[in-house]
Amino acid sequence: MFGVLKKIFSFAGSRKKLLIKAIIIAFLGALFSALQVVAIVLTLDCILLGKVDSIWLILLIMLISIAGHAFCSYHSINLETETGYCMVAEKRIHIGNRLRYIPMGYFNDNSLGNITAVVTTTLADVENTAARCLVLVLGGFLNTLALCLMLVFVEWRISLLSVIGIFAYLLATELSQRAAYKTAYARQHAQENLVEAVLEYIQGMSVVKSYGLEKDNGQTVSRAVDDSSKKALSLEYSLVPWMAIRQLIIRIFSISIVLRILFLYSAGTLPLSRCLLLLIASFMIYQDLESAGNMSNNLQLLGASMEQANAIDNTPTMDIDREELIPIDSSISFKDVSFAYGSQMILDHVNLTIPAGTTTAIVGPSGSGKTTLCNLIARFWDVQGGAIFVGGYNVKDYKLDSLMNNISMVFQNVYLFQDTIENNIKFGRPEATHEQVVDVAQAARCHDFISALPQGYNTILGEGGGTLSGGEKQRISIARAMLKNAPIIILDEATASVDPENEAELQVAINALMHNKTIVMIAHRLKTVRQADQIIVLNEGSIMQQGTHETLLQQKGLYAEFISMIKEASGWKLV
Ligand SMILES: Nc1ncnc2c1ncn2[C@@H]1O[C@H](COP(=O)(O)OP(=O)(O)OP(=O)(O)O)[C@@H](O)[C@H]1O
Repeated sequence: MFGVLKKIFSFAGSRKKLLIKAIIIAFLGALFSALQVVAIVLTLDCILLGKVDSIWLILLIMLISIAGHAFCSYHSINLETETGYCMVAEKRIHIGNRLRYIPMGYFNDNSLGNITAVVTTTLADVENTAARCLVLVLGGFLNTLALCLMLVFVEWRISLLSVIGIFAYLLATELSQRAAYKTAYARQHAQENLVEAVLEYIQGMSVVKSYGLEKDNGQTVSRAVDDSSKKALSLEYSLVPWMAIRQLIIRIFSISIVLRILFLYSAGTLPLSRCLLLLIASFMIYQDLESAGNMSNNLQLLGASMEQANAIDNTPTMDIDREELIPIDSSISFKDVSFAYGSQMILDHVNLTIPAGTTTAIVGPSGSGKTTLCNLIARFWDVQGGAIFVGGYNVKDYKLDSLMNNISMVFQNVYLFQDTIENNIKFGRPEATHEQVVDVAQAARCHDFISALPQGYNTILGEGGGTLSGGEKQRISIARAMLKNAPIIILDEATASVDPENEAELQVAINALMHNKTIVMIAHRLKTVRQADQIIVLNEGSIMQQGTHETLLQQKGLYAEFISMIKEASGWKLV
């Protein structure tokens, strides 16, 4: 139990001080509440000994007790809430930043749904309960302990008995935590699987509908719901017996205290006023302890949630703290590069030089590693053998941001954010002016269709840019790359989603983007390939051929074969 409380503390990060403040204030609140005991002592003296003149003092003490307790509760709850929200906001931002520096392989192993579930629902649980749990559990035990110790001044034997009660309760709470440990983790996983299943169901809705699989896919979600509720129930079932045991401990000790008081009174060692006081105190003494125990039921779940979030947050990054390097030029070279996805070898001892300011077209059958080769230049993955140099420096020596400042990537599957068109274009250069945005939009042939929209550049796009056509999205992504104005462009030439009318526009946009840059292009059109300064033919992990269109045709190798079979070569998509 204390392990989880410690975890909450360390999770609080820079908000630790707020949390400590909340606990101290809650403890002060409990002390104000305990003042009622003093008022009771005086009241009893007032009744039994006829000290009527102390009635105003009693009223004053009660007033201070109520006001002080209310004041402390107000501030402690405010602090708890603030800590909860701020610490989780900090964690979410931290995770968001870290994800940028995590190798792409991480996203293979940890599905999008799982990461989404942790960052949203799992952290929402921490946000809502962690700080409150810590204050109530820790505060509850401390308050009760303080109250019991205060009873030393009234009757030490009763104080001792009540402290033993606290430790018995603590022991039962600790055992209940151990019993709940495994089920809490299972419940947490089931909850994440549920979010993952729902996300996948919604994201794949168009495929599900087109294949008429609503029922089958719905069943996956139903199974996840079923599993999640079963795990939640089993967690509750594992806690219920311990809740009963804790209740029993409190009742046993409360009764023992009462019996002890009566025994001491009947033995003549306890005056009536003290006896009555202790009887009243025996009903109050374990109140905070009970709330602490009930709240502790959430601890293991919270522990599992925080561990999940920490696991993402602690994923090893590609060393972020590299230098801010300024490349000598915009050349790229691969020196004896080998790369595999797990055991699947994709590039095997590849050597390649791309001089600055030239265009290199990469061609090869589907699955030959064209996309992988391009992604390695931007260090989406780290190579297992050899090295890749950009502007004369190994990509691993660059600070990741400074490497990416030199590279613009235009993917085939364009992703636009749920934001204005202007902000989407400004994504790689947020400080750009509206005029600069319009300039690149004109060059990328998207100004006209943007201006025709009722909100123009302020039109908010749907998630993923869903409200635009494929060709329009492509051109916006080209404008975005143009505005970034990086010296190296990696371009996956669009094949799908472009109609002939859009294609001409797109070609003009691409030509404008390519001007005076080093281009690495996954080429699908014969026209583009022909114009390249060099063509790389990739196959089975190696560069099979390299040269211009004319020289490669003369070599009668793979390239020439493919060109001659171009009409049948479905794998190559050359058009
Ligand atoms: N993230 C990944 N994790 C594991 N394997 C991958 C990953 N990305 C690609 N692969 C595999 O690596 C191989 C090369 O893929 P890559 O996308 O680089 O080929 P490509 O030549 O660009 O293919 P295409 O022309 O069809 O786009 C394929 O067999 C693919 O299944």
